[in-house]
Amino acid sequence: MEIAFTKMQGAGNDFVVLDQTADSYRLSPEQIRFLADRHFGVGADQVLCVRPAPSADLDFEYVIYNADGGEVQQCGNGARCFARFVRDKGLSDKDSLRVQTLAGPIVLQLGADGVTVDMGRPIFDPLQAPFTATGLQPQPEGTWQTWPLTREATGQETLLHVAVLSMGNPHAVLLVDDVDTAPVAELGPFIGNHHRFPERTNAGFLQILDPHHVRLRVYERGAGETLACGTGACAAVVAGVRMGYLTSPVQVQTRGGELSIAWSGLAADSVFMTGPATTVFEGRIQLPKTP
Ligand SMILES: N[C@H](CCC[C@H](N)C(=O)O)C(=O)O
Repeated sequence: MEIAFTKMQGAGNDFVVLDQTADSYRLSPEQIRFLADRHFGVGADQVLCVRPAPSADLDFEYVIYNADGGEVQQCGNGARCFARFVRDKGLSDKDSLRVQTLAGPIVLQLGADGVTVDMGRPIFDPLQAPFTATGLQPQPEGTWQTWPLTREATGQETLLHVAVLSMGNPHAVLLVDDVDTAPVAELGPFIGNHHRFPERTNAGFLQILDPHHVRLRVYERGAGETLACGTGACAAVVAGVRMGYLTSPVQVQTRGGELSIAWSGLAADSVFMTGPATTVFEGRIQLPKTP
């Protein structure tokens, strides 16, 4: 089967975007992995599908697959590209779009300085991350807390203290002195695949510069380290605000660009993310038959 696709990126987090509003085709995990493959396919961190709204109070359905082929709840950088794609393809002329994700509805606002996404409320109950805290005591970190993950390496036992929260998808946030020297390649998979995260997790490495500016690297679940992670930026800022170290709005410097995150500090309030969304190229590709 040959399909049309659009290659997009938001702060360097890159996507294959598929218009499935008029097509009922669905892709297997193998076909998703093929599309995301940077040698044999198009290459992307995630594959995003634009589908018709499932109900009258929504504009579209927004379906997200990681490069490993797994469907996931949320993708913030992808949401901005979704809004740009829908406008550029003439699928809607609305400036504000309400789209359904696995994590629930989110609102996308097209503006002059990029796209702003209402990412919904942060979720602090570890069980809902999900994170199994059984037998663990949270440790105080500023005005909030972190959870100690034990790591045994070269016969030595060390503790990694991570903040745990959900933006619809799971996040662990580790405070570091310098993101450039943080051992992301080593600790990212350790945290991301830790047994206390039964659905795995995204692992953020957060360097605080001042109350309104941070640097962040994220080792993403199902994709590895990406140049930016939208939900990761939201989770890192929310953790920093709860710890009392950050004050909204916060500029998040990632390896792929800058994201602006705003959150009142109230658990009932949404997190808002603003950033770029760019179309790189369009194409058509022959998909391998699903085995
Ligand atoms: N890897 C994430 C999904 C994509 C998140 C990221 N690309 C973003 O912009 O939020 C997960 O498995 O939960």
